[in-house]
Amino acid sequence: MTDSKHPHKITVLGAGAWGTAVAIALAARNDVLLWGRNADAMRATEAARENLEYLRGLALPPRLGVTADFDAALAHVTAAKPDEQPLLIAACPVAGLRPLLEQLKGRAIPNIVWLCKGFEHGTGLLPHQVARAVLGDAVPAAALSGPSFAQEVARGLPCALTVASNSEALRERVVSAVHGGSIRVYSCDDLVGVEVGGAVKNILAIATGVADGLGLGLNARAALITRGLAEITRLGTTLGGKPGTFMGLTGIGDLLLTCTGDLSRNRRVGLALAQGKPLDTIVAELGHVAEGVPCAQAVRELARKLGVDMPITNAVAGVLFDGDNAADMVGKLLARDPRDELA
Ligand SMILES: NC(=O)c1ccc[n+]([C@@H]2O[C@H](COP(=O)([O-])OP(=O)(O)OC[C@H]3O[C@@H](n4cnc5c(N)ncnc54)[C@H](O)[C@@H]3O)[C@@H](O)[C@H]2O)c1
Ligand SMILES: O=P(O)(O)OC[C@H](O)CO
Repeated sequence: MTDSKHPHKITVLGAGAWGTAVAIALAARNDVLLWGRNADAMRATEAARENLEYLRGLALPPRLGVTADFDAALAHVTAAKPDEQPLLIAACPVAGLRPLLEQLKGRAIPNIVWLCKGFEHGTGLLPHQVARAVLGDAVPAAALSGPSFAQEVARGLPCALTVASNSEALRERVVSAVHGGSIRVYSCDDLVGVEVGGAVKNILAIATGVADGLGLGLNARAALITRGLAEITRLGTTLGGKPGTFMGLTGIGDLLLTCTGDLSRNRRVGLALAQGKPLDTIVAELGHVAEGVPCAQAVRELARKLGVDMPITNAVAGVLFDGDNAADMVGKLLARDPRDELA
């Protein structure tokens, strides 16, 4: 059993908005080291005690360590005693997960928990499948997901997350490290369901951003969210996820947040597409990852291969990659043949 009364030794690998926010939140009760790959940026973060590039205006707590030294970051957890309950967290985008895990291969890591949401571009793999491909089954592994904007978590506002893992011991350890204060953590063993919900909601947030940006109204937004949930559920259950997972925090919970919250980078991509901005410009101006963009491509290909009907995803991918007009997107969705709602 893990012991939530004692601090955990935690390393967070990746110092973007989410890695920094999670490190800030966990440092309230744990011994946390935040690693970023850009040495200049980490020096600036240390000097300002604030992540000026990705999470401006939110001070790092005095106890949070910051480094660009990968070996030191790993030693923080690999040299920990068992009662220090070490936890290694990967806070990079999906595209960075494989390269990051390759760096960990062969090292005596205690476990690995990733925070990224998406399917890997090119392979169509979910993060747990990428982790298994690189590290094998010997390292206890988990996904931590759910409705959570970095800015709110870093400010200590309330939030509920879900940890998914096949390892009960790791689920308990993540709960004991993260649950408490303003963060509530649920657990489950449905890695597929949790990861599919977290991935596909980003594509649907782009869709609702387009609809809202075009002024199509609240009815259209509710329809997109609801039919988007149907797409998540169809793909997720085909891949082996449990239907109930899509009704939980990492399904409808994160879908609602990301489709309606203006802090969402994916929703902002949709709003900008509605203004007619080119994708390259939107991505460059955002300055953060918008996972829904590469994910739309990966999910469109996967759904086609599996024979899963995902019209909203296809429409978003058409606007992003095929030059389809954003203004026509919802009209084309409405013009499709009627169908049974539960089919
Ligand atoms: N920001 C949020 O509110 C939030 C909340 C929950 C989940 N997430 C997810 O967390 C992941 C990261 O998002 P973010 O908000 O931190 O993005 P971000 O754009 O703010 O930062 C990305 C960070 O990842 C780093 N990075 C990229 N490739 C890397 C690699 N190979 N190794 C190490 N670091 C690498 C970048 O240098 C940068 O520091 C995404 O999958 C996102 O969907 C984000
Ligand atoms: O800003 P987004 O669109 O990447 O969403 C952030 C989180 O995934 C919301 O849970």
